[in-house]
Amino acid sequence: MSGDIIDGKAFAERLRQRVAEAVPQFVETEARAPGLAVVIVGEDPASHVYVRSKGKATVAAGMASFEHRLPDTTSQEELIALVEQLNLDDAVDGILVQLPLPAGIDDKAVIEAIDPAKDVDGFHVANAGRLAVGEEGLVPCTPLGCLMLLKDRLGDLSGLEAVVVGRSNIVGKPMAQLLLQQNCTVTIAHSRTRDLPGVVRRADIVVAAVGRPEMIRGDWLKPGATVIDVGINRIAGEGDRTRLVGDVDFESARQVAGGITPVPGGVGPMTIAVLLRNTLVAACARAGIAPPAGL
Ligand SMILES: NC(=O)C1=CN([C@@H]2O[C@H](COP(=O)(O)OP(=O)(O)OC[C@H]3O[C@@H](n4cnc5c(N)ncnc54)[C@H](OP(=O)(O)O)[C@@H]3O)[C@@H](O)[C@H]2O)C=CC1
Ligand SMILES: Nc1nc(=O)c2c([nH]1)NC[C@@H]1CN(c3ccc(C(=O)N[C@@H](CCC(=O)O)C(=O)O)cc3)C=[N+]21
Repeated sequence: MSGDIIDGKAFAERLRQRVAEAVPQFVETEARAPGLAVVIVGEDPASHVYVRSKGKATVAAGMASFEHRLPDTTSQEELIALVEQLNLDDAVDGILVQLPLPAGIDDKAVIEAIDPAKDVDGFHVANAGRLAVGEEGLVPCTPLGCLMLLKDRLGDLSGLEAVVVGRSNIVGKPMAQLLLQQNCTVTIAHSRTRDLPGVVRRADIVVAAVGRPEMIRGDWLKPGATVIDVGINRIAGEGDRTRLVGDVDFESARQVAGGITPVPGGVGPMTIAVLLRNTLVAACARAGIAPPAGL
C-alpha cells in the first residue's frame, strides 16, 4: 500500500489564481493595487531567493511589490525606522520582514514594531493573541496553508487526533491553535517529549515542523494517517549537489500514510500563496471592505 501525494503546489496555484481574480475588484473600488513590502537584511543567498519568488508572485497576482534590501550592517534602530515608515505608507497593506535577522537584531522588537493590521506573517503578539482567543486577525501563512490542505483532503476535522511536532511561534504553536479551533484533539510535541514515536503513532494528522531532516519515519505512523511535512532542509545530495528534504522520511512514511505532502512541492508553495491571500485580506480590512468570499 502506498498513500496519496498531497499536491500543495497545485493547490497553491489554484489559491493564487483565486487571489488574482479578486484583485481587480479591489483596484476598481480603491483606485490602487494591494501592496506588499518585503524587507530583507543581509546577504544570505537562500533568503534572497525566497524574497525574489515572493516579489514575483505578488506582481503576478496583480499586486504591488516593494522590496527593501538592507546591508547586514543595518542597526535595529534603522530597521525599526523603516518598518515605521512602511506602517505609515498608505500604498503598503502588508509588511514582511524576512527571518532570520542578523545577529544583534532582536526579531521580537522588529516584529512588534509592525502595525498588526499590516502583519501579513501573523507574527505580532496582537495577532497571536487573537488566534489564541478565537478573534479575527491575520494568521501565520505556513500553518494556515497546512490547514487548507488538511480540510481539502479530510473535510471536517472534528474529533481527529492531531500531533504537531515542533512548538515555534511561527509554525508549531499557531498550527496547534488552528487545529484546536477545528475541534481536533491536539498534542504538541517538542525536543523534551518522551517517546516521540509513541506519541506520533496516536495521530490521525501529523504536522512535522522540527527542522531535522527525515526524522519522522514510516514505522512511527498510524496506518492511514495524513502527514503534513513543513520541514525545509537542504542536505548533501549526489556529488557536490544539494537536495531539499522535509522533516519526514518520505519513502518510508508514504508506505504507511493515507496522504502525505512532498518536499519540495508541498507546504512551501502554500506559504507563498497564503501570503498573497493575507495581503489581499489585510488590504480589504484597511479599506473597510469585505474580504472576497472563498479565500
Ligand atoms: N514550508 C515553509 O514555508 C516553512 C518551512 N519551515 C521549516 O519548518 C521547520 C521548522 O521550522 P521552525 O518552526 O521555524 O523551527 P524552530 O527551530 O523554531 O523549531 C523547531 C521545533 O522542533 C522541536 N524539535 C527540535 N528537535 C526535536 C527533536 N529531536 N524531537 C522533537 N522535537 C524537536 C524544537 O523543540 P524545542 O522547542 O524543545 O527546542 C522546536 O519546538 C524547519 O525545517 C523550517 O525550515 C519554516 C517556516 C516556513
Ligand atoms: N518573515 C518570514 N516569513 C516567512 O514565511 C519565512 C521567513 N520569514 N523566512 C524563511 C521561511 C521559509 N519560507 C519558505 C517559503 C516558501 C518555500 C517554498 O516555496 N519552497 C519550495 C521549494 C523552494 C526551493 O526549491 O528552494 C517548495 O517547498 O516546494 C519554502 C520556505 C518562508 N519563510
